[in-house]
Amino acid sequence: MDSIQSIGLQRAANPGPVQVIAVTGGKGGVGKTSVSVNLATALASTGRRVMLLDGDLGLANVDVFLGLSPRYTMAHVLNGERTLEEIILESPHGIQVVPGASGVAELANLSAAGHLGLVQAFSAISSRVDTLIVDTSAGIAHSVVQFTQAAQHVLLVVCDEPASMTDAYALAKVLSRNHGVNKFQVVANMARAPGEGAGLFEKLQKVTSRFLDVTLEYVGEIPEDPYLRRSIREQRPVVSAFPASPASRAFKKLALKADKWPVPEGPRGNLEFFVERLVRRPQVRLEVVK
Ligand SMILES: Nc1ncnc2c1ncn2[C@@H]1O[C@H](COP(=O)(O)OP(=O)(O)OP(=O)(O)O)[C@@H](O)[C@H]1O
Repeated sequence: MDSIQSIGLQRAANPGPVQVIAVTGGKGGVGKTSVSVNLATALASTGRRVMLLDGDLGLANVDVFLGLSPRYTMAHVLNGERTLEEIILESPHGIQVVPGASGVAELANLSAAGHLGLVQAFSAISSRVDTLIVDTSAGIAHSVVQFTQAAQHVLLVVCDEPASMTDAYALAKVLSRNHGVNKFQVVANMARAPGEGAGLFEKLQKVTSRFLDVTLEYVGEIPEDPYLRRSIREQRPVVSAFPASPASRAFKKLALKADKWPVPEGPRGNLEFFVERLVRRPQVRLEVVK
């Protein structure tokens, strides 16, 4: 059986293309940031070089979860004040963090030079990243559409609340019908009993298979865990702060699964193609209100 350490050794010897995972969920407060931060940290402990992009551009809080105080954000990169390299923070938990933007950025309106600059910036850091995780905002903001379209994997976080299920359904509906995103990996968060997540997934699967053209895959459940709440208060990932806690064990299991998700072969797997996909959509504004 794979252990996190043995995978790490294999990885160091064979760097590959970049895996891009967008974490989303529809409803606010279902645990997108908790999942992003802890999946990123658990994947980093497998030896992957993980970058976490705070794509929740309205209420960016990855930095708060990790106890970081960014001076610069993507907004400074987009307006040319800083380079991407300059804004990346190294978290003490082994991940690289790209802080969310503050101010207003319009990716779709980037000049040709700005567009090229952004693609080149991501291209330049491609060689230091194995996995890019994007924590998206709640709802169906334009940026959620952009990030999920550009990513290879869309991780849909749900929990046992009617609004979470209806919002996840609504998000899958809009993304699949209007934006060509029709594959989702579903993780159930805040499960109060073992098996609750599988039950939620079945419900979602039943309704989506009747009305939508989407493929859902169940990738597991994260238990409701007071240690996770405590770790947020302490501004540390639960997988680092309380590695034996139930939530930590579940995040490590999820990381071992995510480690096996396929990455595109050839140049399309490179980070600059992620940015190309991200910025090529005309009409789409990346609104940042913080
Ligand atoms: N597995 C869990 N066990 C216990 N509490 C949890 C768990 N996951 C999330 N929470 C609680 O839910 C709150 C919201 O989580 P989080 O900020 O990760 O959600 P979010 O979907 O990113 O929210 P937003 O939409 O506001 O960005 C956390 O502050 C924490 O208190």
